[in-house]
Amino acid sequence: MKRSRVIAEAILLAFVGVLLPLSAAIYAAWALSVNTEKGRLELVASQAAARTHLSILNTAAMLRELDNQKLAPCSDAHIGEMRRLSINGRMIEEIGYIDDGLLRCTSWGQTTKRIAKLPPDFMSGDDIETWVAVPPLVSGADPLTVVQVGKHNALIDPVRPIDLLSDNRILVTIVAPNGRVAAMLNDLDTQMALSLAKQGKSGVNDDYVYGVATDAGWTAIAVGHREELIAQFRSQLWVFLLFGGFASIFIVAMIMRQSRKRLSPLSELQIAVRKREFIVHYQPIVELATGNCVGAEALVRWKRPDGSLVRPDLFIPLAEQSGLIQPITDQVIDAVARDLNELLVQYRSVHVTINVCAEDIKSGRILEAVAARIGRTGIENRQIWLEATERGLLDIEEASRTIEEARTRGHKVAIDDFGTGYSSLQYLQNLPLDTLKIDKSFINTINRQSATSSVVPHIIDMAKALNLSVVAEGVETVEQAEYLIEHGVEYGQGWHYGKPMPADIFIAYLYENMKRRRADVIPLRRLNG
Ligand SMILES: Nc1nc2c(ncn2[C@@H]2O[C@@H]3COP(=O)(O)O[C@H]4[C@@H](O)[C@H](n5cnc6c(=O)[nH]c(N)nc65)O[C@@H]4COP(=O)(O)O[C@H]3[C@H]2O)c(=O)[nH]1
Repeated sequence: MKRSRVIAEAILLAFVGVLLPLSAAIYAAWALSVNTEKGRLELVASQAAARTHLSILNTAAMLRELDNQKLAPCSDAHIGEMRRLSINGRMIEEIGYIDDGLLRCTSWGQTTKRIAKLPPDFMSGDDIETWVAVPPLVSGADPLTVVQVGKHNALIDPVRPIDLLSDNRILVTIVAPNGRVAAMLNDLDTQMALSLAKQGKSGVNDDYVYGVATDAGWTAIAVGHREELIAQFRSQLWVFLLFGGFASIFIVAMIMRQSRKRLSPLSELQIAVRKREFIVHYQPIVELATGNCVGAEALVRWKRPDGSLVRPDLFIPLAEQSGLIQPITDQVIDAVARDLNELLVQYRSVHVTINVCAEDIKSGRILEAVAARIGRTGIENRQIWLEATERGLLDIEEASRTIEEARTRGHKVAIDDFGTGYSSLQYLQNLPLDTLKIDKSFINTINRQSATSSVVPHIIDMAKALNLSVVAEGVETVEQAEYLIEHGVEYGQGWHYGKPMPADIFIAYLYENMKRRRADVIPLRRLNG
């Protein structure tokens, strides 16, 4: 995955990581404010409904008791008792005695008003007739509630039971069981009150927050202004934002940590292995005396998604440390089988050298890896050479076992970068190798006055003594090539013959090389013939 994509993803996630907790904090502060305010208003509403109902029951009980006293109707004692009760009852405006359609007397004295008795609006109990919103006889006063038990009735101010419940910032409306507004404290629009009562649910709208409660058919609506809700929300918001801010910082820190991990060289390499981003370039190996190409070394390249190539010395050490070298080696073998199958079937004398890591030589895993991938092609085992560095052969017993088995299967085995490690003649003697590759650092010294220039002939002699074929690596000049030929080195590899190249270019190179070879041979035959 591209670095820029990882960074873009991290920025996007961090943005969401900041936005999400902060919006959650704002939402939580708002939800809590609404719930708190709704709860407060619901409490006011439920108390208002309960008190209204209770005021009816209490009044009815008092009238029942008055009825039961059997005082002589409209006697001084009767009127006196009615007056005492209406003075003591905080919400009672007046008590009256009705007989035969006539209001005979009230708590204020004798009267003979004819009352047109209408059916009650509703019954508040078996014997409690109730009327609401009755306009008072004295104009200008608020509508009253009338309660009648037997021959006595009482006029109640419906606001009294609820007026101590709230300050003037809360509007309380009482809707009677018959659906009419019975009382209003701090005026609210009647239509709105009725519609809220009909909804029967607490809530919030563009202008108000409201709590709704019912008791014995009485519905109370307590309404608060939205500004108060907003003021409460503002005061709570800071606390929530503090928590939201901490959560954002935590999330962003986690995202940064995760992204840094993803951007680490190791995880980049892991992703590359998973996405099979490794390709192989091939460097020709030639017979020095003739210039004939006899094979190639498979050299891995990491092809990044942007098309750029990463050199193996930049990632092979990390791959070896982390164990990723094995899946990379497998991808190299896959590439060889894919790229050169046809060519290797056509030219049986041509081989490909594959670099093998120390662990694979030690465990012998490489043999199965090659068998599994080459077995299904037409490539023969003798066309696949295995190349291990001196370091890879340090564990001499296990290395010997793997090399023996490789040779039994038909592979050839070479020691790479010879001379740069700890190898000695005795060490080499104990390994059943086929080929020795002289490291390019020694080839560089040929024909130069350097301290190590005398080492090359010794290495060549040692290889001859052990019956090993020799490949010189890093041949860059004609002089080096001539020197090597003079000293009996058979094979060479280096920029003088060809740099590592993509498969298609190598195939073209080999065809060209083969053509040239045939062209050289035909005149010879003619000469002889
Ligand atoms: N200056 C100069 N350089 C020349 C010349 N001729 C060849 N070279 C370079 O020398 C290296 C030869 O490969 P090596 O010694 O096996 O050294 C290889 C090998 O040890 C390792 N490597 C490459 N592919 C693989 C692989 O598939 N598996 C493992 N385990 N290691 C690999 O990475 C090393 C570096 O590979 P490269 O960068 O491809 O470098 C290659 C090649 O490009 C020349 O004339 N002049």
